[in-house]
Amino acid sequence: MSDALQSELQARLSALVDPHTGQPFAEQIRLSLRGDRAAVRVQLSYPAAGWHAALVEMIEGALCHDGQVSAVTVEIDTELVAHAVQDGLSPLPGVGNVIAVASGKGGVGKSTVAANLALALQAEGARVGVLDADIYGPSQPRMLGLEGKPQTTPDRRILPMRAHGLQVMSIGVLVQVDQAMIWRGPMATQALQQMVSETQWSDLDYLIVDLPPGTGDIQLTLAQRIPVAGAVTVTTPQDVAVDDVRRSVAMFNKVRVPVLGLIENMSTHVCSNCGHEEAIFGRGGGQRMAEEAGLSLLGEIPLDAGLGRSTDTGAPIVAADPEHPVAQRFRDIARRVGARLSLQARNQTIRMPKIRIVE
Ligand SMILES: Nc1ncnc2c1ncn2[C@@H]1O[C@H](COP(=O)(O)OP(=O)(O)OP(=O)(O)O)[C@@H](O)[C@H]1O
Repeated sequence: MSDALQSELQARLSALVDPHTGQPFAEQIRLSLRGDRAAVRVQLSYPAAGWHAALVEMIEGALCHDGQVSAVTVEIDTELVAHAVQDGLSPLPGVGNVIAVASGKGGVGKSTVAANLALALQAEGARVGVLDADIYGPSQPRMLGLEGKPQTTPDRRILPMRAHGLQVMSIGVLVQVDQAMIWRGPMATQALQQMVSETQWSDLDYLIVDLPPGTGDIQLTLAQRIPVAGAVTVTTPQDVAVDDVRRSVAMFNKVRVPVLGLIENMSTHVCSNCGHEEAIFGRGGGQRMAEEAGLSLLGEIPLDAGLGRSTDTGAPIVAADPEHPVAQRFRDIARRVGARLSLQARNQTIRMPKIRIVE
């Protein structure tokens, strides 16, 4: 086979667009030709186990459609690295990347999204933890079905609890929630910071932090003091919500944390009887809101009774019913979150072990 064919096919592959980053694969994809047989190697920097089969099909489609190549083998390497955090902060030991899940106001489903996003990143192949910092309404113990109290090490560090394969810590298992509710800002932030610094995470690629809703002093202080690689903001479709989104983005901009994008929750309504999905607030609102706030839309989650029920009873839908369409939407969002984060600057100070998934 000629060099010209090798170059032509390599150019075709390099021009393929990764739907999760929105960018061409470029140098992340390498082709070697032997006769009319192609061996392709792809380097991904976010977890995407649920998408590998589709990626292989995409590559085969690009190479085989005109009969110049008879067989293709594809090898997919995944390397998850740590990304930069705010100036002056050191990364949390045992954690590659902290991703904060925020919302401009309460009740939009931030905790539901945080729990399912964590499980979805895990299902895509990453090692994941959840830190529930929502001091005024810690929902992760209920959502992830935590029972009992965490253990401590002889040097008084707190060991995360385990739920559905995740490492989890919640302010709800450390302090009495009714007491915490009346704490003033500085006490609340001190307790949260103590939980962050004293928990002994082990080998995590991502730690999802469920922040308290809103954009007040506590949220700002946490966004300033927890070493965060990226944030996602959760909203509902009503027109008035765009101001909440803007406030949330402004808060992260102030502390120089990149906002990876927007997740629209309850975007449509799925009928529990017939499964019909209706856009009760109209279509395209999430996309418009994301554009108005200068963000990418990471995905839309419908209002679905099954999602609410499963999450409220300790078995979030991504773990309990992985084939459910809503679970699949969370998987897609998780890949986008990982992909958007992979475009951010790297943190050169920590080395993470390389994960290698070969197809
Ligand atoms: N897409 C959805 N479909 C059905 N129920 C949902 C959905 N999202 C959230 N819920 C339900 O709405 C309620 C509130 O959700 P959640 O606790 O996640 O909100 P929140 O934004 O974290 O609230 P806050 O931070 O104010 O405590 C929960 O009972 C949850 O199960």
